[in-house]
Amino acid sequence: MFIYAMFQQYFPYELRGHAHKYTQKLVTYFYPYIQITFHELTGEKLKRSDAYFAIQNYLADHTTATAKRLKADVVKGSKSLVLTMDDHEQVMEEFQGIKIWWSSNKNTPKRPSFSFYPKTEERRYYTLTFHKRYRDAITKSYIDKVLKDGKAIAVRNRERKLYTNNSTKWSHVQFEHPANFETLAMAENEKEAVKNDLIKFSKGKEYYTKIGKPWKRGYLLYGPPGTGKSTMIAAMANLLDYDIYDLELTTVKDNSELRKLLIETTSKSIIIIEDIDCSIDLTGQRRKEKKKYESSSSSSEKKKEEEEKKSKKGSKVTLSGLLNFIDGIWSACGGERIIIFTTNFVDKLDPALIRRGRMDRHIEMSYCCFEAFKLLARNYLDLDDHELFGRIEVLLGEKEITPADVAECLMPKSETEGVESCLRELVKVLEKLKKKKKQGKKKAEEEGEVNGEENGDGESGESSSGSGESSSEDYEVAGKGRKRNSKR
Ligand SMILES: Nc1ncnc2c1ncn2[C@@H]1O[C@H](COP(=O)(O)OP(=O)(O)OP(=O)(O)O)[C@@H](O)[C@H]1O
Ligand SMILES: [Mg+2]
Repeated sequence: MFIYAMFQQYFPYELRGHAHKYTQKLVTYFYPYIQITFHELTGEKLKRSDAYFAIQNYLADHTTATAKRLKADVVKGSKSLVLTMDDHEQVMEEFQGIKIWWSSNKNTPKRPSFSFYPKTEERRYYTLTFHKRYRDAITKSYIDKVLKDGKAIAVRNRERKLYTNNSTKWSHVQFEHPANFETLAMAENEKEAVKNDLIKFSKGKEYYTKIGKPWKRGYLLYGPPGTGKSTMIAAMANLLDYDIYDLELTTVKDNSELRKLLIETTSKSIIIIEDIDCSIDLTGQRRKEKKKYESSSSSSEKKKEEEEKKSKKGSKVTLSGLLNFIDGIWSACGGERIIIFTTNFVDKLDPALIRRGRMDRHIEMSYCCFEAFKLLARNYLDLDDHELFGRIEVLLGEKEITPADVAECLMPKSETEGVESCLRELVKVLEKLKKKKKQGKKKAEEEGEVNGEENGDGESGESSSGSGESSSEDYEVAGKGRKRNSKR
């Protein structure tokens, strides 16, 4: 380095080029270290290098504790302030006992002292220095590890997004849903199974390559409204740090628009199609069954369905189109994707849509059991036990209520409302439901008797009471009319 500085100072400018070349050769001959540079801008078009970006993240994560001069920056797409090594700073780290030096440098391209052209950008680069003895270990393992870790850190630190589509365009907002598996009320063993399945999937890159399958997984979440399907999707995205693409099929005109949208989705994402049975006409049978259901639905729901029908008229997305994309699209673009369908009416879905391999795991979100209630009581009221728990356990065994309705009861309505009052509210709602159920049964039995007399057939009355109960049984909770409209 000293020799080089001497040349710089004492050699005439014209000879410097040659001198530089020969000193470099001389230095390289005796210098036992190897240097690798990673430039921020590469290629003819000076595109931002992915390797530089990964190294920046890696160094920000691994060396902020040792670097003495750091610079702080708000990086676009990153959820927190990013601290990186300042220019001309050097840090050392060890890899398998090998000492490695990283330095952050910048070049300012020479330009005439006076120019009409705008100022040229500074060119930044990282230099990696190590002893030539370790060439193999560094070039074959260490650099790979740095790039891999750097990319993983970037994913972890990135601002997550919720994408929604309008026709063929995705737009996004920041995704900040607080849901997580700890606060999700459902049977503990099922919850653990879903969590393990997701984690296994997210770590399964090699496995999927080995078995020759695209790295994707399909989930079908089914259950009555208010049992936590959407909440679970948010918890899944939070667990895996994935983006969400909420695909609204009714605004997609045809299969080619659908293809365009799906191709634009990125890796590490969850693609959701909510209420799949309402999104496209899956089978003729579905339409018939919907009509039957309409007769027992309220006017606001009828209106909603009419609107859905109207929007569906404009959509020519077909079941076979959708299935082709689910099976084919990821094979072509690779990458880690989860697709989730939700429905309130699982029996009505076309079996082709939900067969294993397409929808690998079917998850039933069901009414609130006592275990789920206890979790909600802990979340909402900080309560592990209470004298009313016994009564609630019995009532939950007798009557079906959704976690959403339980949660509504457990939320204090005013600052002065205490724990006991919330629990009493829940008991009241459950008892009211029980009474209604009894009344419904009695009425159905009476009707059955009348029908039986008319038809001379006692059995038909019994079975109609079963279906009648599920489709017309309404209940109100805490002033919020929630309609129970599904039966599995
Ligand atoms: N299993 C659950 N655990 C915790 N909270 C729940 C659960 N189910 C519902 N909730 C609460 O009820 C609200 C509504 O639930 P969510 O939107 O997830 O239901 P859903 O099953 O998606 O209903 P829909 O079929 O109408 O879309 C949530 O915001 C959440 O607060
Ligand atoms: Mg939902």
